[in-house]
Amino acid sequence: MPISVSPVVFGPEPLSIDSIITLAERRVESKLDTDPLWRKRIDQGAAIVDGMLDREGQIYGITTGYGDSCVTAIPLSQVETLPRQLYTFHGCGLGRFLDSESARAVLAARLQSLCQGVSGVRFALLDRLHACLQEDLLPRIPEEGSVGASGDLTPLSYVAAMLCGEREVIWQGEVRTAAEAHAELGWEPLTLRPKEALALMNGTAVMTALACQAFGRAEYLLKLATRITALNVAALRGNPNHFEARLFAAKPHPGQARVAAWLRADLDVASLPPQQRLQDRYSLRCAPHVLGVLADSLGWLRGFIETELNSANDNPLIDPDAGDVMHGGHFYGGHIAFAMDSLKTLTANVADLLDRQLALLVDTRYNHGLPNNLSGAPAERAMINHGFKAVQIGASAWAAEALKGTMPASVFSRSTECHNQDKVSMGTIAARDALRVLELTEQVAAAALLAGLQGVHLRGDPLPVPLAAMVDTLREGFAPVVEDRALDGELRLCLDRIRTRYWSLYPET
Ligand SMILES: N[C@@H](Cc1ccc(O)cc1)C(=O)O
Repeated sequence: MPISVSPVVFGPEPLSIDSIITLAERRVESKLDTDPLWRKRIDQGAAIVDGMLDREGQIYGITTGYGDSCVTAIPLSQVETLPRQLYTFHGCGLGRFLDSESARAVLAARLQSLCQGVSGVRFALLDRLHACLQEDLLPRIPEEGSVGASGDLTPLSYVAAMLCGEREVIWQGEVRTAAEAHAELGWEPLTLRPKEALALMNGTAVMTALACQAFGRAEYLLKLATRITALNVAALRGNPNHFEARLFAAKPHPGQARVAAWLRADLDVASLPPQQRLQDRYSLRCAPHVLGVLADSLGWLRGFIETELNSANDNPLIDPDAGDVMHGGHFYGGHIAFAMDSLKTLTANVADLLDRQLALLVDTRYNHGLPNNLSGAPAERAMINHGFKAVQIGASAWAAEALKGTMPASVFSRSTECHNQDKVSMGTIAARDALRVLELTEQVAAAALLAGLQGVHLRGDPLPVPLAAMVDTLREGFAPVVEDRALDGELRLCLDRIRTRYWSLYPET
């Protein structure tokens, strides 16, 4: 994957999903906006909080307890100690730890939210968060324990604790204590100001970061599934006229039409041998309709995710111009929850589609003359060879697990925290589910891609240029299966290539 040249700038201007992905993959530099007015405005918010404290004003979470405990007044003498209490009692996350890419995405998403300038934190806090990204000092964040409204309080407490030199980090590829890492960097750990722990934790940065990653994977998967479909149409001698432009002008969902256009470009009708059936089975004929739903959803998914990414999503918010406090509920991650629940369903449908195509390929009743299980063994060894039989069974298992993962998380709101958080989004669970469904679907895609490759090899027809070029890139690492062999290593290599977006697919769009 190429390194981007222009750095990502954290500041008042919006960032794209792609910026977060490239940052998480360490393929781009970043910097904080240098505009002195913007920097001044950030500090102005923090000064307003301090000024209110001096005047002994009531501000939720600063001079009161948290959540349901907002009715408990905090004496001014204890206000300074409250932030540490907040991240400390939220140090109860469980489950697996987010990997380094996700942890970077979380830091980036939180930083971008605080850059909106209405969270009442010092510029020094933004600076330190950004320095963590630059030095690749990453919090070790347990995935589980967020209800997604009050944002991601518990997982984000690990960001707050790290900045204060507490808990564990990933530092130079190893698990270390935050205190050790700070000492080696020569950094003084931060002591958070009264609003700062809340500003760091009371938001949607974990779910939004995971949503950015899921979106990027889904975008690539869409193109890959289209290319695999084209290979399978060629392998099965399917009917490319199903993708005619006139047909798609008659039902003009733009994303669906784009998938059909990609298929047309891959399956140059003039160069293909005659088809076997007037109408192919639906997993081929309706591929633009299945993939098109994902294609047409990417626009609104991007809108939901990028609006959340570039929003102030904590509470309370500080208006640095008017100099007052606004109490609200922007930590509620409903948009990300719905986007990720939807993406799960969209993605699992791709798994199902490719699994069905693979089922056609291996079955001599439907594969129009290809050998049983796509085995390339010569006649005298054919009876003991089983080719792609187990790979197809595996793909059915992965597809089933992906489909099972589509249960919406957002409908499982629980009233929690003494009924203060009595309606919550579960967006973080939805985003984690989406990533799991994507992982399973990528596995199905790897199986379908290798099977499609074997299919066109066994068919032996000349291929249209784009497919021939793809097959060329696949020859290295994925030799035709003649005698049975364990294919797990090749499947893993293929998965790795999918994850790193190895093939440049339909780049002009
Ligand atoms: N999200 C709550 C704050 C909160 C913080 C920590 C908690 O444990 C509970 C609630 C609010 O802004 O209203």
